[in-house]
Parts: sequence; C-alpha cells; structure tokens
Amino acid sequence: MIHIENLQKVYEDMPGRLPAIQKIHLHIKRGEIFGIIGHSGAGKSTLLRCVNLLERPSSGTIQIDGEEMTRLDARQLQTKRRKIGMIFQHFNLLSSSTVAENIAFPLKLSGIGQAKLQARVQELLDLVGLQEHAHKYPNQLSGGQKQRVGIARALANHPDILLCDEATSALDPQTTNAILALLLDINRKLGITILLITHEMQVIRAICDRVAVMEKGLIVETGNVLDVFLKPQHTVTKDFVGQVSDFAAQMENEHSEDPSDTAGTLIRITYIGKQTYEPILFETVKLTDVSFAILQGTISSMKGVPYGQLVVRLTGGQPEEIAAVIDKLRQEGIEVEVMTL
Ligand SMILES: Nc1ncnc2c1ncn2[C@@H]1O[C@H](COP(=O)(O)OP(=O)(O)OP(=O)(O)O)[C@@H](O)[C@H]1O
Repeated sequence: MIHIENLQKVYEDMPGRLPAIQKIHLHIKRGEIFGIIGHSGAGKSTLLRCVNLLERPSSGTIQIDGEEMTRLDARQLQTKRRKIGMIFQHFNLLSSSTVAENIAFPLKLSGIGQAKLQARVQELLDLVGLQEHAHKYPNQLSGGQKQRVGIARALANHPDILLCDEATSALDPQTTNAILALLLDINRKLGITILLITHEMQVIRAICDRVAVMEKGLIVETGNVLDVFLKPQHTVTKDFVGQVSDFAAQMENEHSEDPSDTAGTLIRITYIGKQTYEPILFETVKLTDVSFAILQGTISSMKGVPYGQLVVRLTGGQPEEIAAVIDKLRQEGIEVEVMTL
C-alpha cells in the first residue's frame, strides 16, 4: 500500500545540512499496523510527514496505492490527502468548536450535503464512543476523549490510511491502552492501514504487526514485532525492548555468574502461542537422563499472542542425549538457541 524508496529529507536550516532522514526503504502492506520507533530527533516525524507530503522529501519516492505522491499537483494532492487521515500527540482540535463540529470539519471541506454530514458525524461519534459528548467543547474533555475526537475527525472521509504521530504520548497508561484498543478495533473493523510513530515499545508491542527502528535518520532494524522483540539486533532496539522487559538485563547478569555454576548446556527457548502453556520441556526430558534448571524466564503477550522465553541449563545425560533433547524441542516447533556448550 505504501512503497517508500530511498527517501531523503534535508532541512535547509539544519546545521551542516545533515539529512534528517536518509536511505529510507519501507514497504507497508494494506491492512497492517506498522510502527516506527526511535529516540527524539531520530527522524520519525519527518518520515511520517513525508508520507502525506506535509513535508516534501529532498529525494526518493513515495507511492501510495501505486500513485507517486511527489508528482501530484496541488489539487490531486488535496484529493489524495482525504484518503490519508492523521492524528496528533496534542490532538490539534478547534477549541471554539464542539466535538460534533470538529468531527464535521473535514466533511464540510469535502463538500457533502448537510443530511449526509449529520449522519456521518453520528456514525463517527458512535465508533469512538463519544455520543454523550457531542456538544461539549475540547476544554471540557479529558485527554483520551480529545484523542477520540481526533480519531473520529481523521476517519471522517473514509481514509485508507491513518497516520498516528505520537498519538498516545500525552496520555496516562490506562488511557493509552484504551486508545490503542480503539486503533486496533478500527484497523480490524475497517481494514485501515495504520502507520504510527512512537518512542514507546509498549505501543509497538500492543498493536503493531511490524516495526522499523530509527536512529540518526536511518532505519537500523525492521521486521515482525515478535521477531524484533524476541531477538533485537541493534543496540537501540535492545534499549527499547529493555523498556518493557528486563530480560535483556537478566541475560547480561547471566554472563557474570559464578563459573562453578556454569556446567551443562545453556539454551534459550522461545514459545509462541498455546505452546506457552504446555509442559513441553518436562515432557521432552522425562524419558532421558537429562535434567533442567530454569535460570530465567518471562511470559507475556504481543498483540494478544502469548509468548514465553526461558533460559534453561541442561545437565546430566550424554552429549548425544542433550543434542536429542534440543532436536526434539525444535521438532515441537519451539525455537532453541544454544548459548554455551
Ligand atoms: N522544520 C525543521 N527544520 C529544521 N530541522 C528540523 C525540522 N524538523 C525536524 N528537524 C530536525 O530533523 C531531525 C529529525 O527530527 P524529527 O522531528 O523528524 O525527529 P523525531 O524522531 O520525530 O523526534 P521527536 O520524537 O523529538 O519529534 C532533528 O535533528 C530535528 O532537529
């Protein structure tokens, strides 16, 4: 749905005219929720704003639904932008207009008749759960309610894509979860492709299918959320994963433990889905002389899919028996990484 090739943006007034983003290649599929994560100044906003050409890239291409955005004239761009909704960290609502008027605003711009407009506003109020607040002004709403207005307004013209610029960064954790649940619901019900930027791994873990990690204007890592989460490669990614799990920190400690305790074979096993709750490890070793000790472990879930990661020391038995246990676990579909031999 969105094909970005070799995108670069240099702001004229940036010191040394370093690119704010460069060598950006991204292919985002229709219907997916794609997250871009990075620290402040990594280039996330610049990249997001290039997608709907709020920021014009210095070079490179952006195709949306096969149409090259950088070649559209002003009128074509205006039409195209109606199909790309956007929500913002600070909501950007019209403070002297009511909730209903804020939601109606993009509909008025697109010139639809009054009856259709009113019906659509009601539909949108229902979708985001704000029926009772239609006649309130933004300053009478909580942060979460304001973002619901932002979402309803962004969806007014039935967009195919929703761009989310740090949409939950100004919200408390509970409200963040409610807004993320709403975004996921919208994605599932309406099939809208969502591209979001954030500096919180928790946001990525809760709703994204794939993620790109940015640092100093570059994408340094990209992949399925589960893969990136369970096996982060780049230091920046490891930092972000550390935000939501202390697993990485525990792994560091593992290497500094008493050497007299390190006999045996250390493995890290990863379970995904219903396997997480099955006693596969025990079932696998029980008919052998191999025994195991669980050194560390975590069970959590990503976008509703449970996963578990354990660091296990296998001891006893012959080396062939240990190798057979590892093979058996792999046959069961469990990922096994041998950490020491
Ligand atoms: N309009 C602008 N003019 C000049 N430089 C800019 C402009 N917007 C962003 N930059 C610079 O481009 C770089 C990337 O900024 P950008 O806002 O895209 O990063 P970000 O990852 O979104 O950061 P944040 O999370 O703090 O918003 C930074 O060095 C920033 O100072």
